[in-house]
Amino acid sequence: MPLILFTGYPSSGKTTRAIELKDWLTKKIDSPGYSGPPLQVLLVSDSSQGISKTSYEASVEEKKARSSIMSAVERQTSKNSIVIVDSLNYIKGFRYQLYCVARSLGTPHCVIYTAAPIEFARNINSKRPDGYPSEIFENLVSRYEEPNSSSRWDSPLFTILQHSPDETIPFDQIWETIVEKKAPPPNLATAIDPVTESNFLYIMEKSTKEIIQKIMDSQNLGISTVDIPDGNCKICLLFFSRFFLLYVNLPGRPVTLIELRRLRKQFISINRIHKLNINSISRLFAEYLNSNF
Ligand SMILES: Nc1ncnc2c1ncn2[C@@H]1O[C@H](COP(=O)(O)OP(=O)(O)OP(=O)(O)O)[C@@H](O)[C@H]1O
Repeated sequence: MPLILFTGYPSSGKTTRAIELKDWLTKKIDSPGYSGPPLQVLLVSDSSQGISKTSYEASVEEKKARSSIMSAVERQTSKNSIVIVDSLNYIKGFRYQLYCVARSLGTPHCVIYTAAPIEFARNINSKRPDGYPSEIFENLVSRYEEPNSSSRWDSPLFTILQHSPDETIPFDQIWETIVEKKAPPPNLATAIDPVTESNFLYIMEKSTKEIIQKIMDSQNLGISTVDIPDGNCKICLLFFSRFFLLYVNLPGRPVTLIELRRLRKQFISINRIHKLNINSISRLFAEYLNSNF
C-alpha cells in the first residue's frame, strides 16, 4: 500500500506534519466507515533509523543514512502498510529511487512538500535545542532540490506552506489519491484550470511586481496606507523620521527594493508549483510580505 514521502528544508516541520498525518490515517482506518483491507501506518524517519544531524556533515555518513532509510522502506512497504518517510529527501535522485521501490511493488506513492522560506526554517532551527549546526543547515539548504510535480517521481505532489498559520494537510485529498486512487487533487499539473502554466506564472509575476511598485511609490510619496488591488488587504505604512516603514510585522527599518524583490522571488518560487487561485495571488503575496518583514 502507499508510500508517502515527506521532503522539505531542514527544520521546516516535516516530523510535525508526518505525525499529524500518521494520526489522521490511523483514525481513518480505525473508523467504522472504513471498509478496506486492514492497514498499518508506519513511520520511517531519521530518528527511527538512528540518523543524527551530524550524519549530514560528511558525504560518506550521509550515504549510509540514505541507505538505512531505503532499506527500512523496502522492508516495511507491503500490501498491509502505509509507509510514511519522514526525512529530508532533498536529492531528487533519491526521491526517484524511492519512487522506483513503490513502482516495483505496484503501490501508489505521493510526495508531501513542507515548503517554507529559508529564513523561516533557519529561525526555527536556531531556536531548537536539537537543531542542525548552522553550517550543516546552510549546506543542506543550498543543496536542496525542490520537488517538481511534472516529474513522475514527485507526483502527486502536495505542498504545505509551513509559514502560513492556517495551512493544513489536505488529508482527504491524500486519502482519495493514494488509498482510494481517485483523480489527482486540483493543485497538480493535471488540474482542470483554464489558466495555463505559463499564463499563471505571468499573472503571478505581474501582480506581485505591481504590488512591489506600489509599496515603493507609496514610501516615496509618504502615503501611509497601501491598498492591495484584491480589496481586503492593506499594508500600513508608518512615518518615522525620513523613512516610511511597513507597520505590520516590521523589523524597524526602511523596506528596500532589494528586500522586496528577494521576498517576491521566494514567494514565486514557493508558489509556482502550488497552483494558487489567481484571484488570491495579491492577497497571499501581501500576507507573505506582512509575515516576512
Ligand atoms: N509550521 C510551523 N511553525 C512554527 N514552528 C513549527 C512549525 N512546524 C513545526 N514547528 C516546530 O519546529 C521544530 C522542528 O519541527 P520538526 O521536527 O517537525 O521539523 P523537521 O523538518 O522534521 O526537522 P528535521 O529537519 O530536523 O527533521 C519543532 O519544535 C516544531 O514544534
